[in-house]
Amino acid sequence: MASDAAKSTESTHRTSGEPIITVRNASVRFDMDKGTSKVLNDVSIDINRGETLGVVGESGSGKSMFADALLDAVVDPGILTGEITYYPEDGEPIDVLNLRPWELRELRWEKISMVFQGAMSAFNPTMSIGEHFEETLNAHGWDEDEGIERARQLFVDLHLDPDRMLSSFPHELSGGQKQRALIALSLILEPEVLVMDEPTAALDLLMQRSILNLLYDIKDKYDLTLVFISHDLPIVSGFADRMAVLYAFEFVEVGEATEILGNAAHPYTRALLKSTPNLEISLDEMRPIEGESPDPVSHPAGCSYHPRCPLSDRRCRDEDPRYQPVTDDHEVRCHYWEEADEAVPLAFGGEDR
Ligand SMILES: Nc1ncnc2c1ncn2[C@@H]1O[C@H](COP(=O)(O)OP(=O)(O)OP(=O)(O)O)[C@@H](O)[C@H]1O
Repeated sequence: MASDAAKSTESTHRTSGEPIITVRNASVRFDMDKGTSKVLNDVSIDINRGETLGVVGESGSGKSMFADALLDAVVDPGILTGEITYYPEDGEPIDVLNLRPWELRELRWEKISMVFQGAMSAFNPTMSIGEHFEETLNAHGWDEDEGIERARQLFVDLHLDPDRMLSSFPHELSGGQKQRALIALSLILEPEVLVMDEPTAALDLLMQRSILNLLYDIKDKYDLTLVFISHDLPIVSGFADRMAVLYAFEFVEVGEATEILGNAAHPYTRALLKSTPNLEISLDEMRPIEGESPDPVSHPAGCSYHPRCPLSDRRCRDEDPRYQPVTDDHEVRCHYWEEADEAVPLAFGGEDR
């Protein structure tokens, strides 16, 4: 649609960094009997080499679709359109959505690796952890001995005992150990980008934090760019460089993590900060976001957040807001973002902290 294309070209969230992946006008739709379900709506963003990008939003906002899109891994019958370009450290840019099947398979493990949502149960219960590593190395034609040495080092870096891990079966490991084993497996073919879709959601808060801290520690050693997908804004913003907030399948706010945590400009982002349980906010201060997120088959006209927004008026109902700069590296799609701090005050973080 011409109007969609015009809208998304308003901003690609460029920053001063060097992009490793660029996403332009990425959309995912499912053609269903009740109509077309648009579950990623014309999303554009640059992901910079070496950064940690956090992508956050409520359940069903399109986070997994965004992660899948980066690897052209949207499941059938989903239709992914747009342009996704990967810029290897050495070599020509790669047009991700136009690769042959074998090129895509190589890209997925050796360039951009992904820990999928719910992947902890993806370990084959009849195979030891070591056999999972061997299988992956062999499938990609990598030297097994060298690969297992690399796995051992990864285990050490992730605070795990290599001998025990390699010989264990999945059921012998705790959730946190399994999760770290999965991260090690996803790094075994030396990818440049690691995409993690809710990798710690099944773990308790303290375990989530300790795994995030470990990832933070190994990121530089392995020259990684991290894309971290989560519903938990406070936990991600504590460790990401930049955050992109998804609402109703579109980015509504993108900016440096400190800005998003301390100076959130979108009423939705602010509501999300108040609604997520975390260690700094008491249960009394938590407020669920009222109302429902939009049905992907019938997006509301105007701003997609207007039915739930305390600031909305006729303009919000009629006119889809454009991106507006809050600072050089912080953009928001809201007509009334300058009033958001009063309309949705934060009891923690931000200006009140
Ligand atoms: N196979 C499918 N067919 C049709 N719609 C789908 C399909 N898979 C997902 N969707 C829809 O796409 C939308 C976005 O889903 P997605 O999994 O990206 O959300 P999410 O933000 O990752 O949510 P969660 O945090 O619950 O995983 C949802 O409305 C979902 O119902």
